[in-house]
Amino acid sequence: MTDASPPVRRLALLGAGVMGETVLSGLIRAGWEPGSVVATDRRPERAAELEAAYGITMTSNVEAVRGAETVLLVVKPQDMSGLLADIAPALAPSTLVVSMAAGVDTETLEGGLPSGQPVVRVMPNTPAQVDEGMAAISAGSSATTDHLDRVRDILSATGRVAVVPERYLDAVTAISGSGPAYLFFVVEAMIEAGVHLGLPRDVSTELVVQTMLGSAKLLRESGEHPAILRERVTSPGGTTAAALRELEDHKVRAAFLTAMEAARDRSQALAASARQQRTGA
Ligand SMILES: NC(=O)C1=CN([C@@H]2O[C@H](COP(=O)(O)OP(=O)(O)OC[C@H]3O[C@@H](n4cnc5c(N)ncnc54)[C@H](OP(=O)(O)O)[C@@H]3O)[C@@H](O)[C@H]2O)C=CC1
Ligand SMILES: O=C(O)[C@@H]1CCC=N1
Repeated sequence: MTDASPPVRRLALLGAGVMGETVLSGLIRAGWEPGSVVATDRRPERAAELEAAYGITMTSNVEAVRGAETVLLVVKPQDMSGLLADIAPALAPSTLVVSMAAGVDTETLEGGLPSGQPVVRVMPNTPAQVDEGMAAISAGSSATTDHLDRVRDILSATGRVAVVPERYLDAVTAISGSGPAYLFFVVEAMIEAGVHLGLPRDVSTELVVQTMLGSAKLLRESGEHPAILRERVTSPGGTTAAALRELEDHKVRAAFLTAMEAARDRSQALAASARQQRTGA
């Protein structure tokens, strides 16, 4: 007798854009069989590109979630309610639904899914592309510690994972979710400054990128407070003190605070509009 039931797909990844491909490529690097992952995207040319790059099957959202142990939602917050409506009827009750969307809270996700569906919300970041990601995860009302462990296993292939209360996730989004963009912005500004000071662009780029990498490594490996490490660079009456004074005069520290408040507020606004989309209010 042949077994006509479909093979168990361990993971269905819906929305294979920047963050979706980041997770997908990490799983393949970590040794996941391409046959254990299916993915979807709206654009056929994008689907063909990912099929060729990773040897996975690209399919429709409804097909992808059938038989999946875990469904990973990696679409923009604005696309979430439509996606939930599409997949809800095809989900098995035991399937774990994991969302990476900024702002969309577990209550809203659960509201768009069958009652009792386990849900975990994640805020990842793009350094997962080089296995140095930072992700924070929070359980929805029906998710167990086993579900959290499963998500931790998936994400720890590409970096660190912290379990946090969901009320922290808007702040997490502002700090580590969006964080790589602020650091790239600083790097960009320093490279331009080097060019302004007369350095060839390639030399300036190498100096800045290695300084960023070395400083991050020093912070991690020394375990010292950043203020201590900064003081060690700052000779009395020297060059660093002259530069830091300009940064303080230009209120760069205060600008970081207001920038991250703005990111937190935006995450909360996305949450409100996702709630509104769901309830139609
Ligand atoms: N980029 C980042 O650094 C981070 C992103 N996130 C979160 O990840 C999510 C995705 O972001 P990101 O990858 O940057 O965005 P992208 O736009 O790059 O990726 C989203 C992908 O999903 C596709 N898509 C949209 N709707 C559907 C659907 N119904 N079915 C299948 N595919 C669909 C989009 O197609 P199309 O191009 O046609 O719209 C697009 O390819 C967001 O919710 C974001 O908040 C979280 C942390 C960090
Ligand atoms: O900018 C955004 O909305 C997403 C969430 C965190 C990083 N990128």
